[in-house]
Amino acid sequence: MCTAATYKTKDFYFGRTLDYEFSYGDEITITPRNFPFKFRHTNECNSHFAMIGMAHIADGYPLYYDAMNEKGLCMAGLNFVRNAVYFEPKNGKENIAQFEFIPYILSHCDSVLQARKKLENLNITNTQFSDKLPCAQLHWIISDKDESLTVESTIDGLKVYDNPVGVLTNNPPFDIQMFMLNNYMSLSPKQPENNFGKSAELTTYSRGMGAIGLPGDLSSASRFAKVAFTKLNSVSGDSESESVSQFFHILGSVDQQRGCCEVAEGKYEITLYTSCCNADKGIYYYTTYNNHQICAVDMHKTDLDMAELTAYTPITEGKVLFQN
Ligand SMILES: C[C@H](CCC(=O)NCCS(=O)(=O)O)[C@H]1CC[C@H]2[C@@H]3CC[C@@H]4C[C@H](O)CC[C@]4(C)[C@H]3C[C@H](O)[C@]12C
Repeated sequence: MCTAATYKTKDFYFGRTLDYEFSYGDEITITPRNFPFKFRHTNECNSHFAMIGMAHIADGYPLYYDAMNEKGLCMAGLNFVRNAVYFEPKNGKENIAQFEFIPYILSHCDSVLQARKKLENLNITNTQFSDKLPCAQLHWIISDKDESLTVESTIDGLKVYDNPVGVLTNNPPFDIQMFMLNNYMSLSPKQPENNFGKSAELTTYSRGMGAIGLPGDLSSASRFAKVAFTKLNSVSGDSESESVSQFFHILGSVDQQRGCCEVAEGKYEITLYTSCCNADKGIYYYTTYNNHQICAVDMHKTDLDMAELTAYTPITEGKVLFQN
């Protein structure tokens, strides 16, 4: 499972958890403006917006899981198993292979508005990156400081939804996730009133009772409701450290601990990493399962006019800061 969320204070923040039982080997990867993108079915692009994000680099190509560009446009791919359908290239369409979708949108678009235009004529194709890497079944969230979209390629074609809550998890399809939020409309960060029935004398015996009924399990639908509630009610200072700290708490609300989600005999899905992009400053923050220290890579500290990728191996070991 995975969860993505947005958050706005003075700056705009975007990130995701990546939950899985193994890592593909990923690196924080900066693609500078002159890295040649040779798209499989459409014109190559040798000069474009620079981007930074988590990617598996294969044959020198950045296979991004989540990234932002220098204009503050952000995007993440999350599993959408059994619902994602990609097509053969179609005449008259802009044909983009599934693994090219993030690089293509972030290369060309400076906002969700521009991405929306590109999506009007786009066809996500089932072209594999290689024999070894078959298509992942994904759906995507595309966000900037003003709005978010969800993009789903299904048997019915490409669907583009406004995403007013700025969160995404996995199945079911996005419109159903949004509908199910109706079930939680009476939840509140405030203590509840007794609306139960006339003769029942009920009291609030604990703090935090306004959100009783908010699910806490790890299913995708439950994480959607949990993270949406957490994000929509989030309060923090607007400094960089307070905002980043709060952002990791929002995604921390749907963190997966080893042991709680068994996917095969003795195999557990865990939150391999959590990311937080400051989309205004071009800083990619992250933590990993065993490293709770927030680490960061700043895209503007590299030369963005180069043609070669820069990649940083995630720091996966945490240190305890002894005070005595
Ligand atoms: C496994 C991850 C989703 C985690 C998740 O959601 N787990 C819950 C399972 S479930 O929802 O409960 O069933 C996804 C998210 C992004 C993916 C990469 C995208 C680029 C590239 C695309 C190529 O085509 C194939 C290789 C490739 C490197 C992909 C590998 C893998 O697929 C990645 C990491």
